[in-house]
Amino acid sequence: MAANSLARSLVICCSQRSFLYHFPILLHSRATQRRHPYLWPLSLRYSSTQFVQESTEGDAADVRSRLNVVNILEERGLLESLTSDSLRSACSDTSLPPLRVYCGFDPTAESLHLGNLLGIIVLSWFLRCGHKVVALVGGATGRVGDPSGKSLERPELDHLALDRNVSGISTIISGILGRCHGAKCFSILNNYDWWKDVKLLDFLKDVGRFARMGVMMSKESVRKRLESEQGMSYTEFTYQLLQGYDFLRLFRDEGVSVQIGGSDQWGNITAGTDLIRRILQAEGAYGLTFPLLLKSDGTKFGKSEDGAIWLSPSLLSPYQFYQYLFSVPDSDVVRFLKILTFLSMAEIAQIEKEMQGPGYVPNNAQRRLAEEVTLFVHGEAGLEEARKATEALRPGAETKLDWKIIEAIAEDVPSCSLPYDKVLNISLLDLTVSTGLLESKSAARRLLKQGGLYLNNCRVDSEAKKIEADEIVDGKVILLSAGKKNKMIVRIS
Ligand SMILES: Nc1ncnc2c1ncn2[C@@H]1O[C@H](COP(=O)(O)OP(=O)(O)OP(=O)(O)O)[C@@H](O)[C@H]1O
Ligand SMILES: N[C@@H](Cc1ccc(O)cc1)C(=O)O
Repeated sequence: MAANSLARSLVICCSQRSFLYHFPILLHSRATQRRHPYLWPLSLRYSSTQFVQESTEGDAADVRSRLNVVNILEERGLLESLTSDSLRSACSDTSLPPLRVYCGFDPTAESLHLGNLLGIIVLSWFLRCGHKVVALVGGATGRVGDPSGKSLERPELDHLALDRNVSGISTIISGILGRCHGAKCFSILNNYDWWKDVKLLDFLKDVGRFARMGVMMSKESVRKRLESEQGMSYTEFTYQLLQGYDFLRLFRDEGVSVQIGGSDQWGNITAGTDLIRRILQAEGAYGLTFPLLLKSDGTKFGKSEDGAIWLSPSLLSPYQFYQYLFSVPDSDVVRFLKILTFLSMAEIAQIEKEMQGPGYVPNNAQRRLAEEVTLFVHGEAGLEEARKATEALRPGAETKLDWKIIEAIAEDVPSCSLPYDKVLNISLLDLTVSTGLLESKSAARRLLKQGGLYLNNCRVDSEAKKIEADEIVDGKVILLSAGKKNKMIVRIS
């Protein structure tokens, strides 16, 4: 199935009406839209089938349990800026229906990364507080390239890569949110579905006319680039209007009144609230940004930056993902627990207190962080895989190994390849030398006598030990260990 259509089928499809067709409706309904969009009758609010229509009963339950999501985000260090403080009261006003909130992700890579996870976490907080969410994949904006935070123009992606990336990102978002909240609580849209029908002349007339050059030029993403040697293309300059129009469209047609994003998205988000005010003459559209998650060198975690901590298990195994979080420094772990997990603040305060106490087991806080975040991103099965692989690498572990576990740890352990006949029926002592694990057979013999030689995590105590067929895990691989830390994966070539 083509990736775009896969993404579309993950979504319950969006309205196919053309850009032009929207405007008569838009002008006609201005008076209505000056009021809060939730005052529209249901049929107007949901012009397509993207949202499961809320039953009155469901709404009542939401209303009873609505916590103030903005205050929660602020308390946890997930709030950078708000376009208006009145979002605080709007989000907990139980006389209004739940808010609809969106966050966009451009398909600049096949996977999202740990920095992008913040957007999914903030969406999840909105869901936990009884609101509705939309994740938008930028099939159209990805063709243009967001200049925010970039010193150079992005390379153009071909259609195949874009389709693959749209599909990969949609799968990740629907996996995480679906597992936590159920498939009906959110939708995933692709902005290419409306941009593909937009005609340049209509765009200039209906949107461009309302965008002020002074305001556009003053955005940080534009100013910085104009000062640079390379300058900025007209294409990239228009990016803020594309994102701004997305917000307008979602506000007008889907009742989405809040856009969230990392702090680098402020200029694009306010482009949307400005367009909504000017074109629709409507108030009640809000922007909320969260701080960027930075690496220890102060640079942003990014898709197109080096060393991304990918969320896709095919780019980074759940084990490696877990290990990354397991090794964050003590100075970061409490902040990360607040930002990246849903543990209560009281529980995090308790963990912090324990860290300072005398009987604290080192890395306990990191283990909790790694478990919570791996569970959120990779589910029970992913966490189990990460735990088993971690256990398999623990010095002296007796975990029964399987092919998946060995693959998971393969990045962290030296490996070599040998043909089947150079492994089967070969003496273990000889193998430790031929694979380079130990320097000599006498060193291997000494270690064996001390009880420090392991085959697939099982201690070996006979010098005559030879490798048997059923010890070659899944016919593909064996794990040799010399002492507690020195390991070697032998792949059958
Ligand atoms: N390190 C980060 N911390 C918090 N949010 C981030 C981080 N990186 C990206 N985001 C947010 O994720 C959303 C999607 O961003 P985007 O698709 O541009 O990802 P990106 O990693 O910045 O990609 P690229 O590196 O190609 O610019 C935006 O709201 C953006 O602010
Ligand atoms: N500009 C955002 C992605 C995005 C795209 C379209 C939108 O409507 C919103 C957000 C980013 O690159 O991070």
